[in-house]
Amino acid sequence: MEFQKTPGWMDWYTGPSKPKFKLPAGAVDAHCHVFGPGHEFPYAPERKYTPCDASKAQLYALRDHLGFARNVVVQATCHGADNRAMVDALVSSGGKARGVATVKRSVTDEELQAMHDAGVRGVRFNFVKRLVDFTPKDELLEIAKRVQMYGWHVVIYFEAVDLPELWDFFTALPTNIVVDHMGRPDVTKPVDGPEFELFVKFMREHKNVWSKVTCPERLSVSGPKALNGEQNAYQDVIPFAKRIVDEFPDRVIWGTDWPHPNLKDHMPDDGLLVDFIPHIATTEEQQRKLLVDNPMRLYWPEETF
Ligand SMILES: O=C(O)/C=C(\C=C(/O)C(=O)O)C(=O)O
Repeated sequence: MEFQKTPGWMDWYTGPSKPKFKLPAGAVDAHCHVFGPGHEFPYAPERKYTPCDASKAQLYALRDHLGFARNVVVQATCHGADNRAMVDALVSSGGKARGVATVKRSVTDEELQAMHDAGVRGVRFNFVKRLVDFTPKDELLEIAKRVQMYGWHVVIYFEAVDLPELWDFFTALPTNIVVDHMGRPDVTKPVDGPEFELFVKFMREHKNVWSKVTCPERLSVSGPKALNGEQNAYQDVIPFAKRIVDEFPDRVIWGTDWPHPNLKDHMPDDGLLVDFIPHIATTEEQQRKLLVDNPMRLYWPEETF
């Protein structure tokens, strides 16, 4: 079955540079996806976009090129609740990949157990309206209570403006919570302004809340260009991500977000994204926690002590 990419789709960057920043041994790319390939793993009928294919082999080649040791493969919305492509990537990784699935309340205990056996360790609740249709909160809470039995956590993806309305639901979740991309702050607003202060309050008051300090390429208005040494790539995102790393060094993780769905104005060189890390995690200890200790505790707890 042939799938036509969404008009204007930007394919992932084919010639990533070697990062200048040397990742610590055992580093985990804790947020990435696989897309299809569509002829083997068809895209979901309910999807809001149709991507290019982006295979497990290409993901793992990028892992090795950048210097990561492991991946956390997050179910992409273009596959809906059909987790086969993501699970196939986990099973093919030789134990080097864990996953985050999307499930409906109709998922059976046998299906959850099979996903757990394959390496799934979380479910994703997506509230970004351009990506998914609404799911009733009672269904999501029921799913969270069921997956708690497997020790899984809940990954949440939302827009910062929606946090006030979602606050009560999020703070009632019984599991660990991992926030995608810091809850997508508007980086044109002050880092100590009311919008981001609410997100910091969310993490400060709820010790079960973690954040991915990821996707400067999605959040930045200043863009990818470092202007004659006076400005770093994605300069305007640095204060937000650095604040979260500085205040919550034990509850942050990082990922490439390869193959970068739905970007409109540029496609980042993944090697340069890795070089962004030392600007937000400025000490070796912060870098080790962000890239190794924290993702290992969350996704490979049996290997940590
Ligand atoms: O890849 C991301 O984390 C961000 C996006 C897409 C998805 O997460 C997805 O489709 O599952 C987005 O902002 O479009």
